Amino acid sequence: MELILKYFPHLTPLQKQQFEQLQALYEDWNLKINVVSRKDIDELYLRHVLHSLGIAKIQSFLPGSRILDVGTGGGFPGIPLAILFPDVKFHLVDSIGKKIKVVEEVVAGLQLQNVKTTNARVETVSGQYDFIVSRAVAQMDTFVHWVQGKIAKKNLHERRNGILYLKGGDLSEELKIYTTVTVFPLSDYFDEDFFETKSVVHLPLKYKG
Ligand SMILES: C[S@@+](CC[C@H](N)C(=O)[O-])C[C@H]1O[C@@H](n2cnc3c(N)ncnc32)[C@H](O)[C@@H]1O
Repeated sequence: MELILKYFPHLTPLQKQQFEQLQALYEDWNLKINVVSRKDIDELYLRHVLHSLGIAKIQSFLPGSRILDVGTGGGFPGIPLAILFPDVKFHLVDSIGKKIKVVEEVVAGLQLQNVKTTNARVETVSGQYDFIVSRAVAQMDTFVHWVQGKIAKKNLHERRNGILYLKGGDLSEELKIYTTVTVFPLSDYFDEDFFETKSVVHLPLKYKG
């Protein structure tokens, strides 16, 4: 938890409490339905919570904006972001029902009012969003294919609407076809070794009505 406060020192008492609750909620739910590996449970705040919040270092979401988390799994990056941005509407989608069940239990445990969940493949989900966030779900070309048509027409933020994807490793091959992509290394924001090879990738996407 100190790790979160080190990089996000201005949390409200409610946010601090919600971030603190995550450890017990995930430990408890992970015993019933395994969604996070044992190693990752021991390093939940580094590998899941702080990593998810890396997106917030790149983009602060404005109140009223709408964010889709594709393939949220146990709720990453969507849940930590929903705690940090209580006035932003988050839609967390996963095709595996037991993962969404854990997400729903964590959302209920935290009493988060700004999170909607759906158990479905994202290709079947309709709606329009300012940004689409994700981690460890698909290669960029497949992902773009899935989410085209889900981008809102109006840009509320200075940064153009589109994808904010948490990626690791060498991305040059995967991203070479995208001329408008920007890669933000998380090592510019976080000191821990874990972030040495991690980035947030922003890919603006056009509205397709
Ligand atoms: C490796 S897990 C990553 C989970 C989470 N984003 C994280 O980083 O901890 C990939 C998740 O994507 C989901 N997924 C894969 N393809 C999907 C699709 N087309 N629509 C919705 N969810 C999908 C899987 O069910 C799985 O839970």
